[in-house]
Amino acid sequence: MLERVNAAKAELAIEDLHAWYGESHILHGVGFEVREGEVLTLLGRNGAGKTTTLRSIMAMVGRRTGSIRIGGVETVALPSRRIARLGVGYVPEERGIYASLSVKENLHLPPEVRPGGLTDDQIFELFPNLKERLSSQGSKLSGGEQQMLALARILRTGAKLLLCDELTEGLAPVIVQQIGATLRTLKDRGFTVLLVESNFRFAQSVADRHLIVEQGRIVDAVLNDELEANLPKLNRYLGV
Ligand SMILES: Nc1ncnc2c1ncn2[C@@H]1O[C@H](COP(=O)(O)OP(=O)(O)OP(=O)(O)O)[C@@H](O)[C@H]1O
Repeated sequence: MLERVNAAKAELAIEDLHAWYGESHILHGVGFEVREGEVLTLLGRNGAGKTTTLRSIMAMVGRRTGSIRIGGVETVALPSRRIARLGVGYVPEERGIYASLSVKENLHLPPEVRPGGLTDDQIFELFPNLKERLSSQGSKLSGGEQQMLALARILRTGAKLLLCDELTEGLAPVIVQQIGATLRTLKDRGFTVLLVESNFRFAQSVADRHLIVEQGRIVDAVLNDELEANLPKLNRYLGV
C-alpha cells in the first residue's frame, strides 16, 4: 500500500501485518516497503504501534500474521534467530547494555549473523569515543555512549537492515547530531535503516521518507523533500 516500490529492490516488504500481545490486537494490517539503502522513519503518537512494528519484524511479539519479506524471503513464520541471520539488526529503545560488562565485552556480545560486519577498527572510526572507553564498565557510560555502543555492536554482526527504536531519546543535541552523522555514513555505505523516532527534526535530518502510524496502521507517507510543505498535516497527526 501507499507508494509501492519495485518488489525486487525492496529490502523489506510488509503486507497486511497484524500483531498481538496476548489477546491485545495491536497492529491492524500494516503495509509498507523499504528499499535497499533507504532510511525510513515511523512517526506517530505514543502507543500508535511503532515499536510493535519493529518487534513484529523480529518475531518478538506474541503472534503475527500477514507477510514480512526480507531480501525477498518470507519470514512471518520464522523465529527471531533465523530472521537475524538474514542480516537484520535490532537496536531496542532500552539499548540493552550490560552494566557489569566492559565496553569491549558488550561490543563483542552479539553473535555474527552474516559475514561482512564492521571490524573493531571500522567501528572505532565511526565511534571514536568507544575506543577510549573500551575497558569502562557499561554502568559508567553516558546515555550517548550507551546508544553508540548499542548501535556499534549491531554493526559488528553483519546486519545490513537496521531497525532502530528512538535512538535519540534523552540525548544532548550534540550527541543527536553525531548519531545523525553516523546514520548518514551508514546510508552511504549501503545500509538500510528503519527508524522509530519522535524527534521530528532529527528524522528530517536523516530520512528519505516518513510513514505515519496511527492505531496500528500506516495512514500516510511523506517524502522528506516534501516534509516542510506537509508540516501542518504532520503536526495534526502527531498532536504537536
Ligand atoms: N508487551 C506488551 N503487552 C501488551 N501490550 C503492549 C505491550 N507492548 C506494547 N503494548 C501496547 O501496544 C500498543 C502499541 O505500543 P507501541 O510500543 O508499539 O507504541 P509506540 O507507537 O512505539 O509508542 P511509544 O512511543 O509509546 O512506545 C500500546 O497500546 C501499548 O500499550
